[in-house]
Amino acid sequence: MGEAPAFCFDNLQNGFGLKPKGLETSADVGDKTFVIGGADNDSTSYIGVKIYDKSTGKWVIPTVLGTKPKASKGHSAILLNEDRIMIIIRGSTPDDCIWFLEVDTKYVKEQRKILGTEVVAWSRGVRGDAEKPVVISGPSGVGKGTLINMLMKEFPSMFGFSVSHTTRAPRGNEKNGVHYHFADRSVMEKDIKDGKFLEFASVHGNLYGTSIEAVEAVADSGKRCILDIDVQGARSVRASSLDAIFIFICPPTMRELEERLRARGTETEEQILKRLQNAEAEIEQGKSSGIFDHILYNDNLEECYENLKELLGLNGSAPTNHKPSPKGIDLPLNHSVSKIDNKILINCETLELEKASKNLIALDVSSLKGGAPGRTRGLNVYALDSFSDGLNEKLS
Ligand SMILES: Nc1ncnc2c1ncn2[C@@H]1O[C@H](COP(=O)(O)OP(=O)(O)OP(=O)(O)O)[C@@H](O)[C@H]1O
Ligand SMILES: Nc1nc2c(ncn2[C@@H]2O[C@H](COP(=O)(O)O)[C@@H](O)[C@H]2O)c(=O)[nH]1
Repeated sequence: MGEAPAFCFDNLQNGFGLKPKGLETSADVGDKTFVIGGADNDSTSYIGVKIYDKSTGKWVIPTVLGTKPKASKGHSAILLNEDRIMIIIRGSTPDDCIWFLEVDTKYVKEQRKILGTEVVAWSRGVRGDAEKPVVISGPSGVGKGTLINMLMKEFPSMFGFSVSHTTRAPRGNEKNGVHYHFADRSVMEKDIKDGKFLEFASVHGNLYGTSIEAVEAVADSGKRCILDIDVQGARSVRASSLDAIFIFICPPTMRELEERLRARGTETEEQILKRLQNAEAEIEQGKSSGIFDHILYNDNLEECYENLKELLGLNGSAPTNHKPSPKGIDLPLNHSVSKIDNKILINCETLELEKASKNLIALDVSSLKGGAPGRTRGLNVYALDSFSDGLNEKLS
């Protein structure tokens, strides 16, 4: 059964003096009306969001998490599953036309509790099934960085490193923005409070954290994201909606771990002792907490690396299963949008497809994965013959 188009144009009064800019759309979820469009509260360059609470009769400006879509020439909004609104943006580039505004997902509910404010979260839609991010944890000195560097060197177009923030001082060879974003504690604490971090933890006396932007930057480059984080961070990511593979790296013995840490020569004696002391609890948790999908022992480096590649489906040196990300969706400025079950139909007035009869695009949203923080994956796109009922050509 078809449904009426699930978007409607706003006829509510503007709250909080937001400047109308382009069309505003709205979607009702429970007692709340989410109004999307106009200028963002902080900047006129991005699409804004405001909420009308029907139970109190008041307007609320929510905390908006994630990268925001740029202000546009208009958009359509379609409510999906009562927890996210799909936004199709007019006149945007093919990689930038599908967005999701999460209004009541697990992540949004968690963040609402943590931040104590109304929260919504943006997540860009990407076609197909980009591969899951990889979380690598293990005690300091076990060889996580070494293994990650080997992967990035062998498969430079496949993996991208999530550059963490830390309050610790840079080591001699470390570059800001490459190895870490070195941050002041007060700035980092404020950003954490503002919901900019996917996870954070106090590790060996310093603050470390993965910003949402760090993960999104890798996703936007079309690469598979690798996170090098401690066990506390891995626990937080496991609880989030970032659908990742979790790998724990174990040392062969504590004595070997100590030797590696000392041989690396980057820590003071006091730091080495602190890291070794923390290692015991980390290894215990790594093995028993149920957070990790796989445990690898890094005794012989080459063997451990081969095992890691096998876990990631990279047998031999050729990246056999690495498919390039599918292209974005080339939408004409003029189109109309409607929803039938799990399909969003976009009727394109000027779409240049090979066959003139194919002027409909269907977005299949039945297998969406991931979401904020990060990208919403699993969006399938089909060209549809306007005179036929079936999905008849998956667009490459
Ligand atoms: N299998 C191995 N055998 C011997 N030495 C190793 C092995 N793997 C890594 N190393 C060495 O151990 C040291 C620590 O490795 P690395 O810096 O990669 O650890 P890490 O887990 O990333 O540590 P941290 O969490 O402190 O960043 C490095 O000097 C590295 O060359
Ligand atoms: N929870 C997080 N832990 C992180 C992050 N980035 C790094 N780490 C972990 O910290 C220790 C120490 O790292 P070092 O560079 O000072 O040796 C190590 O276990 C890393 O895995 C992060 O963003 N979040």
